[in-house]
Amino acid sequence: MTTSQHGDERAILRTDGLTKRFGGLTAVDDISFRLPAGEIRCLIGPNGAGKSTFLKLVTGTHRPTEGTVHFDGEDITDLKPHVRVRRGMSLKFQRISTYRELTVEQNLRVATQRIHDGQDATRRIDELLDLIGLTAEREAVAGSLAHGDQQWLEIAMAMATEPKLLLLDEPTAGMTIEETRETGELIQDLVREGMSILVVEHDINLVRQVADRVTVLNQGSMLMEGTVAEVTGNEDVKRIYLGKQAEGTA
Ligand SMILES: Nc1ncnc2c1ncn2[C@@H]1O[C@H](COP(=O)(O)OP(=O)(O)OP(=O)(O)O)[C@@H](O)[C@H]1O
Repeated sequence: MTTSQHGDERAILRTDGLTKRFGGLTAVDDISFRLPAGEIRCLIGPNGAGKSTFLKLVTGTHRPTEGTVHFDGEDITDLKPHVRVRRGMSLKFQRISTYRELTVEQNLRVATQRIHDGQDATRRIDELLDLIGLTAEREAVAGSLAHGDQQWLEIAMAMATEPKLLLLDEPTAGMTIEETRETGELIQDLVREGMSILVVEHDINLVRQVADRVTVLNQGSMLMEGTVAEVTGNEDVKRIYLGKQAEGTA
């Protein structure tokens, strides 16, 4: 089945009927999803809604029970995670996984190794340091950085391969309000670099700051999709997820 048959060839990421069951539990239930190229999409929903499982199906960490994943027009459902990375997909997980004993620059060098060598790598590292505002910390040991800086270093590492699609799983977990706002600015800068971004995020302020559109999951299913205003104004979304958070601010 080709992408053009669906008339949505501009989608960088597309899932059709994507389903994942763990025994009797359906963690992701028949999700048909489209992410147009160049968009920042936030994926929200209560705990256990299936957000992380959805990301893992997209990256290939999990194999779907049913359904397909297309990336940049190609069916990647059967491809292994590292092949998906080579095709231009990159993921930053929630927990920090930088090399704590290595310097900022060494961490980025490890990450760029896969596609760059020599001078190319050095140029890309300089660009990445500039992007995350850590040029002055290039010789600092990663483990000594503030929490926010470590998260940004990891985003930069995910960016090192110049992906077409960046998947972020709660990039602002544990950040201060100011760090969260700066992370939002960083995400907007990344899209200006030509990337498409899918962010799993609990912080509704970050969602408001960056999202072109929002997809809401609940109990494995897609509850709704829309602009931030549409989603935060929706009664079902308020009831199951936003609760008091949305009142007065939506
Ligand atoms: N490997 C697994 N084996 C069995 N059940 C799993 C597995 N991974 C996830 N689940 C279950 O699938 C459901 C969806 O989990 P998932 O982690 O995708 O939700 P989530 O929306 O990311 O939640 P949170 O916001 O808490 O991270 C949950 O009920 C979870 O317990």
